[in-house]
Amino acid sequence: MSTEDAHRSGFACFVGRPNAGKSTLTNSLVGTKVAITSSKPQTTRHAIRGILHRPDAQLIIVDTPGLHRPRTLLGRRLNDLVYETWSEVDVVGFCVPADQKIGPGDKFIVEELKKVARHTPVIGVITKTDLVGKQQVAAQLLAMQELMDFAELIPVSAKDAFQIDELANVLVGQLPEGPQLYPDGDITDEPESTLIAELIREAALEGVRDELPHSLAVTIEEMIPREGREDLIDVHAVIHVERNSQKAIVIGRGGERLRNVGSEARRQIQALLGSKIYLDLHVKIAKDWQRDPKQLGKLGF
Ligand SMILES: Nc1nc2c(ncn2[C@@H]2O[C@H](COP(=O)(O)OP(=O)(O)OP(=O)(O)O)[C@@H](O)[C@H]2O)c(=O)[nH]1
Repeated sequence: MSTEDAHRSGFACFVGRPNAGKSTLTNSLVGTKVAITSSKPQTTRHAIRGILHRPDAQLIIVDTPGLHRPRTLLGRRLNDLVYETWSEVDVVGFCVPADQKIGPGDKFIVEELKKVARHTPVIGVITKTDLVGKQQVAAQLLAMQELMDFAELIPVSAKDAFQIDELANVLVGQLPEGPQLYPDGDITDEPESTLIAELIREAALEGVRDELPHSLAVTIEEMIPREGREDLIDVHAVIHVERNSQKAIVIGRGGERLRNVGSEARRQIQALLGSKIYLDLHVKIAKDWQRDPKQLGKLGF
C-alpha cells in the first residue's frame, strides 16, 4: 500500500472561546447530532464528542475539558488538563467566528496554542462565514494570519455546510497512518446511559433493598449538555416501581429520601462523566412491569 492509500486515524479537538461554533462544527463533521459522548477512548482519557468515519480515515473528535469557562481562560492560567488535551491529540482546530473581532479571549488562547504548535499542528478555522460577506471573511483570514503560524487556515460554515468536507480533509491530512480505532457506526450513549441508570438504581435501593426486591427499574430519558454551558449536562431519569407503596418508600417523607438518592447518584455520575450534571429524577408507577412484555421492552429488558 502506498502512503496515499494508507488508512489514517487519530484524535482532534476544537478550541475557541464560548459560542465560537465548536459543537455545531463537530456535529456537522460527524453528520449526526451527538448529544453526549460515551465511551472513553483507550488511548486518551478524554470524552469523545464524535467520530467521523470515512473509508480512508477515522477522525475522533474529543472534548476539551474546562475550556468553555471564560473565567478559566481569561482569569487564570489554563489548567493542566486542557493543556494536556491539546498536547495529546494529533491536530487542534482553533475556531474563531467570522462575525466577531478577534479579542483578548482569542489572544489568550493563541499564546497557549503557540506552545502546542511546536509539536501538534494547529489549524485556524473561521466559523459561521454565512453571517458575513466575502470581504469580511478575507479580513478575518488576514487577522488570523497575524495571530500565529497556523498549519492551515480555512473558513467554514456549519449552517451552510460550506467547506465542511474540506475541513475534514485538512484534519485527516494531519493524522498519522493507523487502523480504525472504533467500530463503524455512530457512537451512541447506550453504554454510558446504562451505567448511569445502574448508579441511580443502586442509590435508590440503598438501605431499602429488602423492601423493594426487584421492583425497581431506572430509565434515562434524556442526557444533553445544557444550552450554552458545555460544562453542565442535564440528565433526566425515571425510577419505575410497581406499586404505590413502593413509590412512597422511594420518595420518603417529604421527598427527603429521593433527594438523598439524587445527590448520591449525582456524585457518582459526575465522577463517571467527569462533568457537572443536573439530575432530574422522577418516580413513576409502571404497574406489574415485570410481567408485562411491552413494559419490559420499554424499560430495556
Ligand atoms: N449562522 C451560523 N451560526 C452558527 C454556526 N455554527 C454555530 N452557530 C451558532 O452559534 C452558536 C454557538 O454554537 P456552538 O456550536 O454551541 O458553539 P461552541 O463553541 O460549542 O460554544 P460553547 O459550548 O459555549 O463553547 C449557536 O447558536 C449556533 O447555532 C454557523 O456556521 N452559522
